[in-house]
Parts: sequence; C-alpha cells; structure tokens
Amino acid sequence: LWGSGPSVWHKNYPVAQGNRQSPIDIVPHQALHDPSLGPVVLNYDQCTSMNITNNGHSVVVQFDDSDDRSVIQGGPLDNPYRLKQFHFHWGEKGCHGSEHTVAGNSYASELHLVHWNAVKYKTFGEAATAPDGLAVLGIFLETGDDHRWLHVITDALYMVKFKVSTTVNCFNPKCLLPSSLHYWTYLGSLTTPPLHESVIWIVLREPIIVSEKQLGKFRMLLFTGEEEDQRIRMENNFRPPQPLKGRKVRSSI
Ligand SMILES: NS(=O)(=O)c1ccc(NC(=O)NCCCCO)cc1
Ligand SMILES: [Zn+2]
Repeated sequence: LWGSGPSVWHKNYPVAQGNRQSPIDIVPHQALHDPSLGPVVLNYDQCTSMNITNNGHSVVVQFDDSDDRSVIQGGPLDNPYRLKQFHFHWGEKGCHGSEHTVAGNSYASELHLVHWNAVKYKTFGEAATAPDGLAVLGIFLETGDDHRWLHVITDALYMVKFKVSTTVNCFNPKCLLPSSLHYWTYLGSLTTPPLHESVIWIVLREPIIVSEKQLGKFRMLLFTGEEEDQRIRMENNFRPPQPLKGRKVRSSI
C-alpha cells in the first residue's frame, strides 16, 4: 500500500483525484475564524473493551462501538459521532510522518481518532461512504519528553510486530489529548484506500509530546506477516497533502 502507493492509488480508486481529498496543508492565516464553531466535546467512556491490530499499514486500536458510550460532539458536528478506532501515521526519522501539515511543516507523527455518525447511519461501513458519515480527530505528535500514557500503547506494540491482533485491557484515549482543544476543521476524506470523501476533519492545533524512544517502537512494527520471508519495517505510512480545490478551512481559534 505505501511503497509507490499514494501516487498510484488513483488507478484503482479514481476518487483519489476528487474534490475533497485528505490530508491537506493547513495554512493558519488563511483559515476562517468562525465564531459559530463551538468547542469539541469528547465523552469517552472510562473503559471500552478493545483490541490492538497491525493491519499491514498501521497499528489500530479498535473499540466496541455497539452503543454511544464513547462519542465526540460539538464543534462542526450536528450530532454525536461514535468512537470506532484510533491509529497512527509516522515516518522513519525526525519530523516527517504526519499526514496534515501546518504552513508546510510536518510533525513526527499523527494520531487519528475515527468516529462515525450512528444517528444517521446503521453501520460504520454505510457511514464511511456518506458525506457526513465520519468525523476524524487528528492530533499531531512532536518529539520531546516521554508521554506518560502513550507507553500503554507502545509497550503493547511488540505483541503486534507482525500482521496480528491482540486484546488489550481498558485504555481511555482521552489521555492522549493535548491541553488545548483549539482546532481547524474542513471537509475531507479517508487518507488511505478506499479514500471515501466522508470525513469531517477536526485537527487540533496543539501537538502532544512523545519521546523518540516511544516513536521508535512504532518503527519496529512490520508491514509483513510472520510467515513472509522478507521483513519490511512499517514506516512512512502517511499520504502527502492533497489539493485544497477551493475548500475553506475554518478555525475555532
Ligand atoms: N487515515 S484515516 O483517514 O483516519 C482512515 C480511517 C479509516 C480507514 N478505513 C477504514 O476504516 N476501513 C474500514 C472499512 C471502510 C469502508 O467500508 C481509512 C483511513
Ligand atoms: Zn489515519
């Protein structure tokens, strides 16, 4: 998926050249401050059963989304969106690895908390193809000191080095949020195939700080399965910024 990936995805997924593709480069001074944009509200349940999976292009922590116990609402959203999973994108070193960029600058990594509109749609799959079906909260990761809670995830990564899944006990992703919930928001898409144009993006301005050591544990994951003879390290699993095509980015700031 990632080798020559992003540049050839349009052959199988023509929507890759659509009018609301993600990620994008966010230019703060060109964003429209919209006073009608209220705060984003995260009501994440203290404990939702879940598993962690190396799906061959990222590491995903999945939640039980059979009810509304963990939802995001407010901000640009007309109703609550149910948390389904979170995952990361990262590079091979230093400050490249995020999908969204800010005034041309990229971060070392980017965390995506994926939610779906269970008020209007019956399943995630149905929501994933609807223009207001998904809401993804994007959080930048910058290197610095150890993140005191991220180690719960990074310490479990050795169990999913290959393309496998394992259960982990309760983890509330609220502990991965920065102190400020100021955000930019725009209409976009999934950043990997099928690239559906179904995402209301909410990208937080403030990054969280994680250590180089913690990020390094993501880089020891493999794209390949245990049975495969060649071992390909999972890194650079980020899509570069896509054309804005006239879209407006609004800011809560
Ligand atoms: N990086 S991202 O935009 O947050 C993202 C989130 C979910 C997915 N894909 C996903 O959830 N696939 C499950 C089935 C989707 C189509 O039914 C791809 C990219
Ligand atoms: Zn993502």
